[in-house]
Amino acid sequence: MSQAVGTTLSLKDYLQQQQASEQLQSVLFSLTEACHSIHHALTKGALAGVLGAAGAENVQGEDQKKLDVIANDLIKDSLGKNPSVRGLASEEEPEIVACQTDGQYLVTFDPLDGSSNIDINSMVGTIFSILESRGEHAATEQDFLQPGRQQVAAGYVLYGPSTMLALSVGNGVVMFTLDPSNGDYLLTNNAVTIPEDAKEFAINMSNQRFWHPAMQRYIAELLEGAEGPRGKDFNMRWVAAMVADVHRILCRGGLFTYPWDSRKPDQAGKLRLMYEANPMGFLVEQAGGEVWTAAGKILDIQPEHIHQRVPVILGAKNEVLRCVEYHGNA
Ligand SMILES: O=P(O)(O)OC[C@H]1O[C@](O)(COP(=O)(O)O)[C@@H](O)[C@@H]1O
Ligand SMILES: [Mg+2]
Ligand SMILES: [Mg+2]
Repeated sequence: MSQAVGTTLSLKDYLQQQQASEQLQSVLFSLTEACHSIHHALTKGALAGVLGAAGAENVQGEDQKKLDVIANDLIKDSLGKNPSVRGLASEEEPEIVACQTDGQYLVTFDPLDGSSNIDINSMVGTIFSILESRGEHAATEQDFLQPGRQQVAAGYVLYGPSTMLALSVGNGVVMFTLDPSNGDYLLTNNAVTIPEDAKEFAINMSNQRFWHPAMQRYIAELLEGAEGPRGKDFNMRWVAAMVADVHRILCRGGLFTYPWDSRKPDQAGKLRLMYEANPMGFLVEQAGGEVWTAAGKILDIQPEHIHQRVPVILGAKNEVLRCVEYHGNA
């Protein structure tokens, strides 16, 4: 649950309080400045001619929206100019992009998450993860292949009725609200925690027939509500933007899953390990939640390639562990 605070503590003040290095601060400012520009592009929408398809596919065979490309370019340009950035990897880029050979940080990002929501004027976001890079050499893909537990910071910017930044530098989770008039991010929630129990879940129910039997059983029991084995009613939500579904869980608890399904049996899951599952996993664990694939903890996965996909079960501890237990792995 998030705790609202009436404060004018800026992102800069917060990072100084946290004793974040100057370099890490500058990487976060590059990201959040780009997100301020994305906020403006989204706000103008059709008036700026930014809606609709870009007419191309990304490396994962998904149709790109114009705003996927615009958001990617804004973040890439901003990080590319930063002397502390060794390299970046984006959901929308086929390969990693090497930046400064002596930069200290690697950044992975999903420039626009939930992009199918763009054309219905609904919530989208930017998700990012920051890793350290040692030595002095041009960034390679191998440098990025670090388990999520090694992230030094992760977060997202949610473009909703207000634009909000959720951030962890490894010491809990906090939220800031963007003042669009000047680009300041001001602290508005200073202690985000996810309760261990839940009465709300998020899953795309239309895929039910393709799920593993253990997931079928877990969700069926939730749907039986007070009359079933769980003895209580559960509510369901699905925004179709992970960033918004996870934001809700950080604000009021619950479970989120995009599980493995048999539509593409060789594909581990839909969501991307390095651009979605790891950064969101870092936030959720920092807020006291659990983050699993059903077979193990996501933050312990040794990535094999930057565009790797994973099944995701995250949120309220007791719900996630019960779901994993049904898969025989808790
Ligand atoms: O449309 P579906 O199958 O429910 O998938 C929704 C999921 O896909 C995603 O939109 C994937 O993200 P992108 O928009 O970055 O490709 C998640 O944010 C969301 O949880
Ligand atoms: Mg995404
Ligand atoms: Mg995306």
